[in-house]
This record gives sequence, C-alpha cells and structure tokens, in this order.
Amino acid sequence: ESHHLVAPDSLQYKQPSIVSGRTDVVAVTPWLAPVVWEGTFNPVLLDSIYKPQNISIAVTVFAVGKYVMFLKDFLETAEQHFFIGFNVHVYVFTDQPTKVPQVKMAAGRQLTVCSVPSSKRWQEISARRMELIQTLIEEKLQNRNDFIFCLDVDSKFHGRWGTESLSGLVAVIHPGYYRDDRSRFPYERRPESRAYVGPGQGDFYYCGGAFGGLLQEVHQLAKTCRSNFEADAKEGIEAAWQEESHLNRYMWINKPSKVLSPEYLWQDFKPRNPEVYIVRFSGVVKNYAEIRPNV
Ligand SMILES: CC(=O)N[C@H]1[C@@H](OP(=O)(O)OP(=O)(O)OC[C@H]2O[C@@H](n3ccc(=O)[nH]c3=O)[C@H](O)[C@@H]2O)O[C@H](CO)[C@H](O)[C@@H]1O
Ligand SMILES: [Mn+2]
Repeated sequence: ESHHLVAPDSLQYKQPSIVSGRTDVVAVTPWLAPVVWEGTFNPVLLDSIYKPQNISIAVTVFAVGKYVMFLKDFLETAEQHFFIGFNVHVYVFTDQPTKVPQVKMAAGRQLTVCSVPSSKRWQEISARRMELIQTLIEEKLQNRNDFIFCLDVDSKFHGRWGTESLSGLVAVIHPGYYRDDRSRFPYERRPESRAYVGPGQGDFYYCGGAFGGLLQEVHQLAKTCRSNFEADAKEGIEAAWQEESHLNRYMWINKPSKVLSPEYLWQDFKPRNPEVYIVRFSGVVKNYAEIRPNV
C-alpha cells in the first residue's frame, strides 16, 4: 500500500523479457510468489525504486554463550553486503553485552545491544528467539511500515542481499532439501504437535536461520510460532527442529509472498550446486560439541 512502487523515468536499464531468461530454475511459486535467484532481477532498478521511500531494515541476531564468537564476522560482512546504502538497524541479543565487538558502521546504520538470559539448552536459545522478536516488534518497532530480517549468527555474507528480498512475508529455502521429495523434509511428523505437517503436505522446506518481511507480518509469524511452541511444551512436546518446525507449519498455512532461493542461506560445508550462481549468505562450519551448552 504505502510501498507503492514507482520506476524513475531517468533510469536506463536492460529491456525486460518474458521469453528469455533463466531456464534452469523456477522463479515463481504455484501461488505466484517470486522465487529470487541471481539473474531474475535488476538490482539497480530495484534500489532506485526503494531508495526514495526511505525505508528502514531491522535485523535481529542472537549470540548467547559461545556464539558471541560469530558476531565479528557476521557484523563486518553485513557492512559489505547487506542493504548497502539503506537504513539498517541491527539488534544484537546476547547474555554478554561486553563481548559485542565494535564494528565500524556506515552512515545510516546502527547497532543496539539487548540483554537476554543465558540458557543451558541450545534448543531453548534457538526457540526463544520467536518470543524476543515478537516483543521487540511490540515494544520498539511497532507502527512503522518497515521491514525486518531475523538471521542466524553463525553465518557470513558473501554477496549482495538487498531490496530484491523485500516483501510482506519472506521465507528462505533450506539448502539441504530443495531437490528432494517432500516426504523427506524434516517437518514435525507427530500429529500431537502444533508444528505438524502431514504426508503429501507442505510446499518447500524453509530455514529457521533466515526469514523476514514487513514488521506486522513478521510479528504475526513470531507470535504464532511462540504460542504454538509454548502450548506444545506444556504438553511435553518439542518439535523436531524447534522454531524451524513451527515456522515451516506457519509458512505452509500462510504462504510467503516472496521466497528466497538457497543463495540466501547456503552452508559452507556444502559444495555449490550449478544452479547457485552466487552464495550471498552462508552458515560457517562449526563444531557443535564445542560451542553449544548441551549436546
Ligand atoms: C541455517 C538454519 O536454518 N539453521 C537452523 C537450524 O540449525 P543450526 O545448526 O544452524 O542452529 P544454531 O546452532 O545455529 O542455532 C540457531 C541460532 O540460535 C542462536 N544460538 C544457538 C545456540 C547457542 O548456544 N547460542 C546461540 O546464540 C544463534 O543465533 C544461532 O545462530 O535449526 C535450528 C533449530 O533450532 C534453527 O532453526 C536454526 O536457525
Ligand atoms: Mn545456525
């Protein structure tokens, strides 16, 4: 609505075509949401449409316990690749505020540190993010027609992540399963759980490590996932992949308006597949036993 798109009349760019383009990937879902792959968009055109709207992008990143070690690379590479030239506000949630590194940020970019309790279980740290994202939006970001992305900290940016990713509700396809039949997706398969996705159901397997969209839409997602996770917990159930399972259930019921290809969350240990022309954001290789509070 207020993000009405207007192309500038002065800009020169390559003629669009509906008969030539990438043929090795699918760039639209069956519900007609774009699937963002390199070569399907013009970054200069997109930036010039969003630039006059003076949008702000909030980012949440959690660094609890030993995960503070990932912050430096995450923050430094974000300065090189994430929404360059736009207003970016990074919210770092940590139990050790003094260990948040000082990273020089460009004009229009800022960082806020939020204190959170530590935890003895990584599952709880990961899943509690939904509650803290819900509260952040309610208390600090409400009523602003801006965007938010919620990202894993154990990762680095390697290429552009910008305005092509903006939409109401944005999900990222998990790099590990996108060529598989959905019967192999690690959805929560117990019907007792509120994260349940049954046989023959589900579209894609999405990452818990990156999602976003307009503040109001992400608020609704975080609130729903949190309350379903907590209601499950009261009955002694924890979904197979915690909040990632609840996110997958949510995205099946509430289709994302834009889907980001696995370029937007690859994994460093995984060789690049030929359809992935560029890795934009990727999880670093880590020793789980060494960095998590429990196994
Ligand atoms: C790439 C991707 O989609 N990753 C998801 C995946 O495993 P991952 O193996 O990527 O999970 P993870 O260990 O990175 O934990 C998720 C995030 O929680 C935070 N954290 C975790 C443990 C800890 O001791 N301290 C801490 O700060 C940190 O921001 C981390 O990035 O499945 C998890 C299920 O729970 C989450 O959905 C992750 O987002
Ligand atoms: Mn991770």
